This record gives sequence, C-alpha cells and structure tokens, in this order.
Amino acid sequence: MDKMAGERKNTVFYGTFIHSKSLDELEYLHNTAVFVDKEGKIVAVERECDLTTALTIKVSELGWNPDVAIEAPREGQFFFPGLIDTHIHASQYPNVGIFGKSTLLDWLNKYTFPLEASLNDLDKARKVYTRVIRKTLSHGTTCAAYYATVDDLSTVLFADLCAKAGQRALVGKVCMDQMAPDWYRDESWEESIAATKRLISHVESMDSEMRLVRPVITPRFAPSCSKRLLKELGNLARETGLPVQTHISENKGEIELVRKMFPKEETGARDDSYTAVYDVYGLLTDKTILAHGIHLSEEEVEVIKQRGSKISHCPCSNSSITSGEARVRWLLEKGVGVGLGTDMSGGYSPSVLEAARSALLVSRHVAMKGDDNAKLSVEEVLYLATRGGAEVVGLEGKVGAFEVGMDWDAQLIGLCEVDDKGGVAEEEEEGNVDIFGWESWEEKVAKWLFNGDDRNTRKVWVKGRLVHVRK
Ligand SMILES: Nc1nc2[nH]cnc2c(=O)[nH]1
Ligand SMILES: [Zn+2]
Repeated sequence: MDKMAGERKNTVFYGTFIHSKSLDELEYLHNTAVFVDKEGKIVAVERECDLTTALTIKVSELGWNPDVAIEAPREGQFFFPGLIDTHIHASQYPNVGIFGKSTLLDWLNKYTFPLEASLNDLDKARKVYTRVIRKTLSHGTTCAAYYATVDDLSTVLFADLCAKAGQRALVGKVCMDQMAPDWYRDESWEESIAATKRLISHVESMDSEMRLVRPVITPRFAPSCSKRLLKELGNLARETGLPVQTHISENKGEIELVRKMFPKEETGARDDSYTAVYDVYGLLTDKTILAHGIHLSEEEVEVIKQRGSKISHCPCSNSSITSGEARVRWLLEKGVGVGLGTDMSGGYSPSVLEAARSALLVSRHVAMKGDDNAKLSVEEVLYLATRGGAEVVGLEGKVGAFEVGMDWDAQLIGLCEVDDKGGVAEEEEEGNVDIFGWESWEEKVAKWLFNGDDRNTRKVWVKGRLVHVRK
C-alpha cells in the first residue's frame, strides 16, 4: 500500500455532497457532515449542521475523541461518489486514442493483439499497469472492471498493483484459445482454465485486509473462445460463484461471425443469437457484465434480464471504432441494469466522466433517429457512472452514494478557471467572481460534466483511504 494510502483515521468530511438519489435525481446536501470510521465505512450523515456542532456532539457520541481527522474543503468544492468503470482494458493503455478508421475485428488484429502480447514482458507490464492505475485514479475512478492480458503472470502482477495503489478492481485474465495469432492466445482450453484458476487462487490468497480486488472470469468474446472453453468457463462460474465479464453484440460483422461459428445445431442453444451462445454455456448469471449490447434484439434483452446480467455501455468506444449506438433508455425500460465503461482503448479516454458525457451525446443521436424519449439527462448519466456502475459490478448498496453503511469511495471536485496569467484559479478568486461562481448547483454540476477533467479531481478516496491528491 502506498504511503498516501496508508493512514487510517476516523474522519469527518464537511461541506457539500452531491450524489444520485435515483436515476433521474441528484441530491444536494449542503452544510453536511459525513462521518467515516477507520474501516472506511460511512457511520453517520448529519445534514444542515455546522462543523462545530458536528464535532462536539456527534464525534463524542461516536466515541471518536480525540483521534479524528477533519476534511472541510473550501466553499464551491463538493464531494461526489467515486466513478465506476464497468469495462476497461488495462493492457491497452499505451494505444489510447489510436484507432484510425478501423472497426472491431481489424482493430483487434492491427492494434490490440500486438500490444497486449507485448506485456508478456513483465517490466513493460509493470510500467503500463502502474500508469493506468494512477491515471484512472486521477480521473476519480475508484472501482474498475479490468481486462489484463492472456498471460496470467501479467494479470497477477496487475492485481497486485491495484491492491498496492488501493483501487477497487475486478481483474480478469483474458481467455481466448482461437481466432487470434498463435503468439497471442491460450495454448488450449485446458491451459486457459488452469491459468484462470491460478489467478483466482492468487487473488484469493492476497494479503489484503482491504479486500479491494476480486477475480473475474473473462472469456474475451465468443469468437475467440472454443465451445469447450466457453462451457468450462461457464462451469467455473457456477462452481465458484465468481463474476463473469465479456463482450456482446458490439459490431455487425462480429454478430454475423458468431452466428456462423455457433449454429444452434452444434451448440444446442435456443437460437443462433449472440445471447443464446453465452446462455447455453452458463455464462449469463446475475454477476455477468456484458460490454456494449448495441445490436441486441428484444428477445435477447429479455433473456439477459431474466438471467440478471448487466450491460456496460461504452459510448466513447462505440463512436471511436464505429460500432453503433446502444439504446440505453430501452435497456433501462426493459429492466436491465446499465453502467458506463470507458472500454479503453476501443474508447479514446480513460475517464468515466468522458464516458458519461459521451453517453449523453450518443443518446441524443438515438433520439435524432426518432425516439425523443431516448435522451439521457445530466442526472441520468451521472447515476450510470456511480450507482448504475455499482449495480453492474455487484457493489450495489456498498458504494456509489453517501449513505450510512456504504464505503467512503469518493472524490473532491473543485471547479476552477484559467486566470489572467494562464494559471489555474478557483472560481471565486478575484477577477473570476463576476464571470464564474454565480451558477446554481445544478448548473455547476452540468459544467463539471461537460467541461471537467482530472484537473477538477482534487482528492480521491477508496474505502476511506486517500489514494490520489492532485498536485
Ligand atoms: N472493444 C473491444 N471489443 C472487443 N471484443 C473482443 N475484444 C475486444 C476488445 O479488446 N475491445
Ligand atoms: Zn472491451
């Protein structure tokens, strides 16, 4: 654990807190004190109180005297729940922003497989993974569902680095035993399963009192897995109860390929759909994270809903590699849980905030095709980035908001402006007052969503531990 992440103190956070109350409603809590114990759990929330009262009454009520830290940022700053990335490829970070005019299948061969394979060099892997964790934390990502590489040693290293940095993570060894170059695939389905089991036992034996890292069973996507491998991974999911992550229905060529590779006569599935393939092999559980789901049919969504599987919506990626526009409103109305994923480096950014604004814009493109109801609001995309994501990664009720009993996975946001000399100034500093700082809180949040980046993310905590401070 980093030095910064090492301290454990009972802490009172005081100021403005903003979080999702429901899909379409943000709650603004001003002059509020949130009490977080040494274990990183929120034990009390006092609304509309002054700090002195909070300290004198509540702190002694909790028996915290004298060992208590206070975090009361300047006015205008606010606490927001940590962002949850429900789909990201740690191993693809060096390619972020590079995709040219490619689409999924040629993008994989041209850019992705060579880079992922190169991380068999563990020195390189360490450098890449260290940076990706730092980068995502600096953007306020407190939890991510990560794909590493096919190589289990590089994946184990990544799990260790997440724990060390104090980021909450689901970590998957990518399983693929076909349709990839022989220099980048599992030698056999047996080896793929054995390597996955090695990752699982490593993560389960990790000396982590925080228990932030969990293994996730990760078939890359149906085309890169033999039927036997899919079946064995489904069996493993049933035996272990572990979560599953994979890709589904991202690109039309990919869907056609799945139809050809997995005819129902051979799989015994109810039909030739992508969803039916995962379903017949037991890979659709209530802990399954399905990335994309752009071109799903009504029948497929019905099956996904019945199984309790969730969708990771990755709008940046879907626009970057020209995959299409997922109909998020439709998925939500069907009762399917949805969160946001950066899908870096299919997506050009490691920021969930960027994914949120992209989700909002993509929803407008869906609306422009005739369904005005498809538009997502600021409130809705921020819900997907926090509480929605928590549901997708199996942490519903544990993270994603400021409620008693939840863990303190949070970020401190400061809105800032470029001052006359080109430096960064607080919005209320002299010279800025009349042009910034007048907005309602709703408008401040909208400005943050559309214009914000890691410069606004001043501090980040996971389970009560400070894991990032903006320098
Ligand atoms: N976006 C994306 N889709 C995939 N489908 C299979 N592998 C990948 C991947 O790495 N990224
Ligand atoms: Zn992906």
